[in-house]
Amino acid sequence: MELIKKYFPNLTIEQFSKFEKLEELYKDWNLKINVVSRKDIDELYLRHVLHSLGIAKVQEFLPDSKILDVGTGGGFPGIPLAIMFPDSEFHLVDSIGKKIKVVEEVKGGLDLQNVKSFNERVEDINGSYDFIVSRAVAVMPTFVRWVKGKIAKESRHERRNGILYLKGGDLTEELSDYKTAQVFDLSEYFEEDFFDTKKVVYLPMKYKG
Ligand SMILES: C[S@@+](CC[C@H](N)C(=O)[O-])C[C@H]1O[C@@H](n2cnc3c(N)ncnc32)[C@H](O)[C@@H]1O
Repeated sequence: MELIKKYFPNLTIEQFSKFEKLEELYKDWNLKINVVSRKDIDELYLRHVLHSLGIAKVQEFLPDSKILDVGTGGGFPGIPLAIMFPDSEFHLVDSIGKKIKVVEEVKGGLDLQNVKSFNERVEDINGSYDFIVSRAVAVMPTFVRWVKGKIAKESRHERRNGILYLKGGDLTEELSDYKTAQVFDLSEYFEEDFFDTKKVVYLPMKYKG
């Protein structure tokens, strides 16, 4: 929790209390359904919460924007981002029902009214989103094929919309076909060693205007 305060000192009391409660909820749920590995649950704030919030350092979501988290698993990066941006609407999708059950429980426990969850494959989701966020789900070509029809045709975010993907390691080959991709090193925002190789890939998508 200190980590969240360190990098996001200006949150409201309500946001801090939601981030605080989140640990308790995930620890409880992890005893019933293993959504986060044992090692990771001890480092929940570093490996899951702060990592998810790396996207918030790269892109601020404006009020009324719509964000889709693809393959959210237990709710990452969608849940931390929904706490961070309470005026944006987050749709969290995963094809595994028990993961969505955990997301629903955490959503209820934190009273996150800006979150909706869907137990579906992303290919079956119809919707139009300002940004698609994700972590650890598919290689870029597959991912782009799944989501490219779901990006809003008009941008609310100063000509920015598209994919924001948390990735790690050397992305040169994976991104070689995506000339417009921008890679942001999370080590520029967070000093912990965990972030040394972590990145946010922003892939802009076409929009009008
Ligand atoms: C490695 S987990 C990552 C979970 C979460 N994003 C995280 O970083 O903690 C990948 C998740 O993607 C989901 N997934 C894979 N393909 C999917 C698809 N086509 N539609 C929806 N969910 C999918 C899986 O069910 C799994 O929960």
